[in-house]
Amino acid sequence: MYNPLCKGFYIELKNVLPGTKRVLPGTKNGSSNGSCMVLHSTFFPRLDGRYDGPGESREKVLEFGFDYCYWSVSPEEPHYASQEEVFQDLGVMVLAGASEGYNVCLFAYGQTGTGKTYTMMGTLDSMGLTPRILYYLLFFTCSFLEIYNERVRDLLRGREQKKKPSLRVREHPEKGPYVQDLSQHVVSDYKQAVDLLEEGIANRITAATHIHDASSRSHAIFTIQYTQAILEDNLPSEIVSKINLVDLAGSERADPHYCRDRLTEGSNINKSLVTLGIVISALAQNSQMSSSCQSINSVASEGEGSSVASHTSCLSGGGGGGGRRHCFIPYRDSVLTWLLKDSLGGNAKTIMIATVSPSSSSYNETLSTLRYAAHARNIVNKPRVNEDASVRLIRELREEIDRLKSTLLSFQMNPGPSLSDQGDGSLSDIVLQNELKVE
Ligand SMILES: Nc1ncnc2c1ncn2[C@@H]1O[C@H](COP(=O)(O)OP(=O)(O)OP(=O)(O)O)[C@@H](O)[C@H]1O
Repeated sequence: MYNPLCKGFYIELKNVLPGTKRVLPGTKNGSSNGSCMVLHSTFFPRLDGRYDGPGESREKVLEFGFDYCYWSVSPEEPHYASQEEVFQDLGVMVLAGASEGYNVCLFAYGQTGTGKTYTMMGTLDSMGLTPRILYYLLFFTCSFLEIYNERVRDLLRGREQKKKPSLRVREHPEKGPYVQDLSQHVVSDYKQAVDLLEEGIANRITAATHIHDASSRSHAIFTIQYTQAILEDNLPSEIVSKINLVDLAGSERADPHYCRDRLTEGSNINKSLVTLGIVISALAQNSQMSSSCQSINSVASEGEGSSVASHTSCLSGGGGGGGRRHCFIPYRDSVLTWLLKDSLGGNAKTIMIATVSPSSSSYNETLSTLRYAAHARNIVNKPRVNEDASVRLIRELREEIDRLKSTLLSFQMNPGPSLSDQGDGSLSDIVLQNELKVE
């Protein structure tokens, strides 16, 4: 779409209509419902240290593939995407994942002033994704925190919080990283949920920057713990899903004219976003390495008649593995990446929203955001349904009993000479031995 205000740079969205298969850059198998963002920019190449005249300009086209692209500059435009449209695509995906028992994370990343808070929270007239998602959930617990200058603050503790020191992040061996003493709130209706959300937003630290007079200076994480009672194999059970809705602070260039506080904030914001970028790149690299190893192994195993697909040749890198190793993921280098450890490359279905500006002055930031998002697209997470541990144990024991019953049946149908080799040879002895193994 051509933006007449921008000289030398414009963004074009190409939507691939449902049903038309096309392989987009950055998508693995082609997508039947993908979108493409194309950056057109006119460059005047520098020769001998001088810019050439406009006559020698050339257009550089950069194409990035994503699952969805939205244009929301002006409601009058034919391709304008409303908050409702974004919710129908992304918010519904979050709700579907949570209702199936998966952990879900939705986060917005982008240059300051490009609409992250607008997309995640919205305004009074135009609700964003978080309140729309809350509308469809009943009975859950939630918490709301911000990470400001690498310190965690509880956004739902009102005045009490101001007197308290920042909260500590700790790591549980099974549940992963968590914030100690973060207040948890039980919610039973939509009004209660929205009140908590508004209270948290009001407590968030904002300040004026060059681009945005109410810029969020912290990363905000609204977490919903959604528990569903279900009947599985005729047993009452629970599945618990964690939904992380994250509004990141905006990335921006440091300006020496800012006061000291603004510069410290900016450098902490940039530091955690740089760490997020490193984590995303390392995860993307590992995911690509694993998938290429899997395809090499599966080709090799086809030839050898083996079905074993191994990651170990990648992990060890030794003995002819080409010396390639899985990258170390520096989650703990920033509080943000530590807290989002599970959402980034772990047990969660994660959606990243990259927000960009159509202004020519933002070309570099736009390009960097699109590259960031394209990297993130390569990460392969391993989400699994959060099954109740006791129900899982009962299911596994039932499966074991079924296996033993069929072993017993096959012995009864076909008593062989091997019977006399085991104990006194009675069927009950064999079954008893197997039951003891299960215990
Ligand atoms: N699609 C949109 N339609 C209408 N207004 C928008 C849209 N996107 C952003 N805005 C408005 O632009 C301003 C900046 O947006 P927003 O606060 O969401 O940016 P941000 O990316 O969160 O910035 P920061 O990182 O500095 O916090 C706000 O006043 C917001 O309401």
